[in-house]
Amino acid sequence: MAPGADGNTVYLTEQEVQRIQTTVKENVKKRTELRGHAREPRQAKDAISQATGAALMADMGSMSMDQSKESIPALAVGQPYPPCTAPLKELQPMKLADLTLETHHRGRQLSVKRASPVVTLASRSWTMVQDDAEETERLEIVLHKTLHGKDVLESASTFIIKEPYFTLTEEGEPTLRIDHPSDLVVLHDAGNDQPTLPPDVSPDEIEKRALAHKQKGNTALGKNDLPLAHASYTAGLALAARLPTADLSRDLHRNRAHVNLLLGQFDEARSDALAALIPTREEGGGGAEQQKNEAEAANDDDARVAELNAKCYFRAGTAAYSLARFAEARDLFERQLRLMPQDKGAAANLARYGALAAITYDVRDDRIRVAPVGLERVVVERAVKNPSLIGDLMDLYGDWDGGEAKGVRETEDGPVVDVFRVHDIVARNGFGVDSRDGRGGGGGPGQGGSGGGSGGAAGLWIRAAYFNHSCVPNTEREFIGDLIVVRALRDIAAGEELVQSYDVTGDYEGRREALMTTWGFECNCALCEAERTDDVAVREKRSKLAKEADEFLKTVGTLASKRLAIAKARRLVAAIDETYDDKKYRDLPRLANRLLQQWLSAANRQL
Ligand SMILES: C[S@@+](CC[C@H](N)C(=O)[O-])C[C@H]1O[C@@H](n2cnc3c(N)ncnc32)[C@H](O)[C@@H]1O
Repeated sequence: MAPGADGNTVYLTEQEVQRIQTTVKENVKKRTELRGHAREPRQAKDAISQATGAALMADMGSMSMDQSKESIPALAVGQPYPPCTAPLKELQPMKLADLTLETHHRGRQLSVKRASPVVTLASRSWTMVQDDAEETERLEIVLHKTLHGKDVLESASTFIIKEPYFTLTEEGEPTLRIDHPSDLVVLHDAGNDQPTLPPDVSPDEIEKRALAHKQKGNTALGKNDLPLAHASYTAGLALAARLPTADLSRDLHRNRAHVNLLLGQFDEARSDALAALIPTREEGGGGAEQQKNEAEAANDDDARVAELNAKCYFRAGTAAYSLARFAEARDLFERQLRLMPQDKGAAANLARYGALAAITYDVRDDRIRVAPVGLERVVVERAVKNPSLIGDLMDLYGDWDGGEAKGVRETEDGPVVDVFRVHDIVARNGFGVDSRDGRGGGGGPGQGGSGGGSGGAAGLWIRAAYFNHSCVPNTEREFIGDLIVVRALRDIAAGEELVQSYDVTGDYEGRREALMTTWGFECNCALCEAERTDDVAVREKRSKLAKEADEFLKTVGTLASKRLAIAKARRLVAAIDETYDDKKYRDLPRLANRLLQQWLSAANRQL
């Protein structure tokens, strides 16, 4: 749809920008005009063969396409609407024939069955669905379309759409559209896992059946069918809860904790691992006493118990770490190590961030940006799977405040994550990661680090997101794996605000533009104030020299003589220095010289 991207650079010509803007604007106009119009019935046969053909094309495309060359998708953003916050039982059923165009059917629900193969594209999936009156319609999920690595539309054949949104695709075709994952209730084909035993069945029989579920779970885990393993252990747990002893329950919790870690469901992994702990001596003692008893139990050759509890602490610790509860994770890993001192497996768990980027056109401010939609997907999926994270995530600053759904974190049907708010939060709080030197680049979430080399990786760190920007920062961030380490750049007085630089572009105009486009504000720090009040001619001269410096740094590797290169760099540094008034810039950084100075000191060291 749109041209290619390579690392941090997106190749868009003026015409391509125009085309994206015009297409989106025309689509918005058409949708507004059609609002409230009745839906036109579809011919089932034609609709299904259209989807079948498109699915085949998409499959062939994904087989033959070199991923790095795949053109990056273009998405329209900036027209947010809140997710459904009513439970299913409060929604009135409706039929496909009742749909009207460009309408959120608030207070309604729609049950449908999949009637065609699923067309899976990079940023959306769609299929044809039918209701029980055999009407056919198109159903599309935008962006947040996978769960546990599977396409949601492919994972089942029956769905309930909460408060259906009937609109047009970006190409102008009518469609049911899902943006918020919680607006689509997926009805997994009923397995035989639901334990429906009569109340008077014997404990032996219950145990036999619970063990069968455990076995089924273990087999599924062996085949890496994680959802089935999870469902089997859950079914086993429901039965084991009716047994007089807790041993089998603990085994099932311990196994399910492992599966939950693999599924990224850290809330449940943590509670499972803690529920699986085998009490030692002082039951439920906790604290130092319990630790001592546990250590003694290990010495009292109850090695098996120690080993199992160490496993639980490791699993609970890994879950806590993944939920960024670092103090708790340390405590749990320490408990693990006390039980199994030889086990050095209490390792860090690196989060990996999806690198998929999209070109977005935001109708609110008429701007084209590169959005890290892979990161948005990871954030949404992590929040859906771990509701304890939703509160801190949604408290972050973002332009869209959530409208009517503001503050709603879940309904009785499950967690609610407003994907439009996540988009805006990621846009204003995510950072590019420069994996090359571990340093956080100045880039916003759409870019990698300032120096490139990040391949466009970006992350969202909830605490670090509270740093405001200054071009004269008093701290800087570095990355160690998935941890951000913040270092003071100078002495900082008590009560002084900690600030970081989001953008280190040397050229004042370039920096101003970048801060406005990516972060939406104008910087008023002392450096911006000084540069803004410089004579226009001086600013232009500095900007020209800064561009020359950029060119020099790009080509310096190809120069034959290092001494000549150093001489040229020194001349450029001196010329740029002359554009700064010594008195005015006495305590301010000379950003236009920053990279050149860095290169010079490295080059001098190597001489
Ligand atoms: C990563 S957040 C920083 C924390 C945010 N101020 C908050 O209250 O949560 C980035 C947003 O903070 C605001 N911001 C950061 N630095 C600023 C500055 N120097 N001047 C004005 N607004 C700034 C902008 O709205 C920007 O999009």
